[in-house]
Amino acid sequence: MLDINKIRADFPILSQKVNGKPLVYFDNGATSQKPQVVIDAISKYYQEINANIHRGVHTLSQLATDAYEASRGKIQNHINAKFAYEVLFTSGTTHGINLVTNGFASILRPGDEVLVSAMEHHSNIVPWQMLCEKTGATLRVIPMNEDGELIMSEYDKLLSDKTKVVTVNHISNALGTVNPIKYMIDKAHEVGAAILIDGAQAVPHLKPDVQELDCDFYVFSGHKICGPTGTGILYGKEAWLNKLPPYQGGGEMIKEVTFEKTTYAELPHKFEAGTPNIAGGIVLGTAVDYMNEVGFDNIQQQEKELLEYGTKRLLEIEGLKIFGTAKEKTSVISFNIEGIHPYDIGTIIDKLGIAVRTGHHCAQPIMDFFKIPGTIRASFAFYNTKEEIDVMVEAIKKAQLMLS
Ligand SMILES: Cc1ncc(COP(=O)(O)O)c(CN[C@@H]2CONC2=O)c1O
Repeated sequence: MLDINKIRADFPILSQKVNGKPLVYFDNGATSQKPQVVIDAISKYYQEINANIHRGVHTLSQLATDAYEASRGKIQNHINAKFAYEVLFTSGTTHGINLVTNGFASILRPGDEVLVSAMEHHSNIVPWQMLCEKTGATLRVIPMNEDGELIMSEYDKLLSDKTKVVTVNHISNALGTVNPIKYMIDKAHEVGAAILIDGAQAVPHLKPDVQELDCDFYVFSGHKICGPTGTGILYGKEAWLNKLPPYQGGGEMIKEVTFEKTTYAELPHKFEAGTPNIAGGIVLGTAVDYMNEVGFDNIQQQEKELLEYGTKRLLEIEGLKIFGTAKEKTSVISFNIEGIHPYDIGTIIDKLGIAVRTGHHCAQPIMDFFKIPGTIRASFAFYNTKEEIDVMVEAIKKAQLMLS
């Protein structure tokens, strides 16, 4: 069990007031808050060992390089990657996905098919559309049902020898649905397709084991797991990373440059051109350490209780409908109130210190499916409490009275 008061004391921002009221932060799906140890680690890097990495012979450069590569090793262990060089630092999930689609531009041909799910975030739709436009490949969609669950029988039918890539989120940012990715990975491999898992909304809640999953790519952002913005990870199986061409040209990613020809560096450097976000990469390791110290069992227990309590309390509200009622869900509740635009609720409860997300959540196809303009999304993290949910429910009831 979590000592919730001790945990909350780790996060300075949680004692902030917003509009004169205690902050109730329920927008963790957008970005998580940062514990003091992560905040301090950023300053410590710049105060003590800041230097450019991988090339310097001087002590500071060596210390910074060692810290950066030690962080890569921490993340390798965290996701159980076979090799550290299969763990690439990126600026986030979007960057990671674009790196992969850029690589497939030299592989896909007209007639090839890319399967994408109906519940993806735009950053796992648009790069694949751009790739299909570039290569003449065809994008096909794995449908979902009214509960916001992908229909596996339809997925099976869509798979064929034309399928070259499947791309799907581990967990939906708008619905909270946990997808059956192990099944989807195995079925993709049966037809010889590669599969990318968008783990942006999964890593705050669970530790993915990429070898057990056997996925070809797994991407996530550091800012959702208590890490700095502008950081992320692309895991790729060595065989695939060796097959894909570099994403960006420049320093660090080369072996030898002549005007006649340039040869590229080995993994991971081939995909890490230029000076990286050194502090961010190092501190992402600090964030991963913090999450592991809290313990994912404790995180899952706390968030399960918040999801159950939040669902029960919200359904007490007249005219409230929840979107995303999958059997397997994380602590995300998307909902609307009959006759009221989500934006109006969001702006009113913000005046009472409550931060939720309203709108399409960069998942417009989901909103189109449900024929709604958007939702109010409350996304809970392990540092939230049932008392905060009570504050939100009372605030929504007040807003409903004002707006009706
Ligand atoms: C499932 C999913 N994939 C990809 C992304 C893109 O991540 P980056 O922006 O870090 O590249 C997000 C961001 N989540 C959005 C961000 O704000 N609210 C959300 O739900 C996401 O939830």
